[in-house]
Amino acid sequence: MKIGILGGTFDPIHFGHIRPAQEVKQQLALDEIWLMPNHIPPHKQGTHVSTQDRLAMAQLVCDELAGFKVCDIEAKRETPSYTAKTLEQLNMLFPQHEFYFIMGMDSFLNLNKWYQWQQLFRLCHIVVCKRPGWQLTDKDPIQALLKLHIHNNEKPSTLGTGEIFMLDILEQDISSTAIRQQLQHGSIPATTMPLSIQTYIQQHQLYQTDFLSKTE
Ligand SMILES: Nc1ncnc2c1ncn2[C@@H]1O[C@H](COP(=O)(O)OP(=O)(O)OP(=O)(O)O)[C@@H](O)[C@H]1O
Ligand SMILES: O=C(O)c1ccc[n+]([C@@H]2O[C@H](COP(=O)([O-])O)[C@@H](O)[C@H]2O)c1
Repeated sequence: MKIGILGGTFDPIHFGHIRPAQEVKQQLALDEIWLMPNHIPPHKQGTHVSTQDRLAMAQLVCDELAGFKVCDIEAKRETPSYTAKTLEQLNMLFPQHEFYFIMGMDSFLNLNKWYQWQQLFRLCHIVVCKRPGWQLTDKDPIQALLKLHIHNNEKPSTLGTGEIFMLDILEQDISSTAIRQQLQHGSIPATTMPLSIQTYIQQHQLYQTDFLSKTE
C-alpha cells in the first residue's frame, strides 16, 4: 500500500495539518494517511502538553476521517524522534508498504539539518506542502537537493523511494503556536481545528498557561 505519513508535534493538531494531508492523499492516490505524533521533537525545546494528550487528539481526528490512522511508533520510543530512525523501523516492520513522508515548506527548508537526512531518500518519498510565510528561493541550498530528486509530473513514479513531490495545495495560515497563544488568552480558535479537538482541549483544560515540558 501507499502510505502517507504526517509526522508532527501536533501541539495541538489543527486544520493546517489535516487539510493538506487530505489533499495529499487525494492527489497522490494514497491508500492511507498515518498521523504520527512525535515524543521528543528533535528541533523544538519541548512540548506544551503530554505525548498521551497529543496522541489522543490525533486519534480523534482519525476517528472522523476515512483512511486516517494514528502511528504511535515514536510515542513508544524514549529517544529523540528522528525521522530517519523512524522510517528505518517502519520499513523493517512493513516492507510491503511504500512510504510518503509529508511536510510543510518550513520543515523542507530545514531538511538538510535533520539527523541522517540523506538516508530518507532510500527510505521514503518526500511530499512538500506549501505554507504561508515560507518560500523556496532560487538561492536556497535546498534547491540543489530538489533538482536531484524532484518527481517529474509527466511520468508516473517508478521508484519506491527517493522522489520529492512538490504539491500545489490550498495554503492556510494556521499554526499551533498561534492557537496556543489564543487559548492562553481564553479564546477558542474555532475555525482552526475540528470541534472534537476544541472539546478535548476544554475538557482537559489544556494550554491555559504557557507551560513547556522539556523533553531532552
Ligand atoms: N499551516 C500549515 N500548512 C502546511 N503545513 C503545515 C502547517 N502547519 C504545520 N504544517 C506542517 O505539519 C508538520 C507538523 O507541524 P507542527 O506540529 O510543528 O505544527 P506547527 O503549527 O508548525 O507547530 P508550532 O507552531 O508549535 O511550531 C510540519 O511538517 C509542518 O511543516
Ligand atoms: O529527524 C530529524 O532530525 C527531525 C528534525 C526536525 C523535525 N523532524 C520531524 O518532522 C516532523 C515535523 O516536526 P515539527 O518539529 O515541525 O513538529 C516531526 O515528525 C519531527 O519529528 C525530524
